[in-house]
Amino acid sequence: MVANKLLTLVFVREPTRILLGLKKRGFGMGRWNGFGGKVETGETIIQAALRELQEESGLKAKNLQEVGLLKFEFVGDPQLLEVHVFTSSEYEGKPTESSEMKPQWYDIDSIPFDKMWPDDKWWFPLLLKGSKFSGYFLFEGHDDVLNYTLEEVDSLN
Ligand SMILES: Nc1ncnc2c1[nH]c(=O)n2[C@H]1C[C@H](O)[C@@H](COP(=O)(O)OP(=O)(O)OP(=O)(O)O)O1
Ligand SMILES: [Mg+2]
Ligand SMILES: [Mg+2]
Repeated sequence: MVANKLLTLVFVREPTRILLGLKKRGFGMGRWNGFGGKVETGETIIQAALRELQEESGLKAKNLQEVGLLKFEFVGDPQLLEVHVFTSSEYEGKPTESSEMKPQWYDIDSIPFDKMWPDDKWWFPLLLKGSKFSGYFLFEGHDDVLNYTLEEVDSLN
């Protein structure tokens, strides 16, 4: 059995806009996404979410809330990615480009789904309306979702 790989994903949002970053390297390169990455040994998931946001965007989240749990499987790969999704409506700092991400605010009516991971278009509406959600997506390669499940949940625990 292979342990799940734990990852974080943070979206800083204001009432009418949300901060996305263009991934400049590695996994998901060329796609707009929230800010996040691998949970390191000895770190809690929340510590990792705060650290990755600061490293990648220069921002310090002030009211991080866990809103989603997404599991990704890739055909031919036994390891499942377990992505813990957070939002923060309060933050300190100014969005700053890093070696990994180029930040840009998007109006919530103009989210560039065609330049994001293909699963995002299904769960983003839940995030934007403030729901909690849990989902599973089976990918073939990085572009095709073969099947998925997604539900709104009362609690993630
Ligand atoms: N399918 C899908 N949709 C939306 N978001 C994601 C996925 N798959 C993903 O992995 N992600 C998210 C989860 C993480 O936020 C990133 C991937 O982590 P990554 O940025 O590669 O990890 P880091 O630790 O920051 O990278 P390095 O510093 O090691 O380069 O995408
Ligand atoms: Mg990252
Ligand atoms: Mg990172």
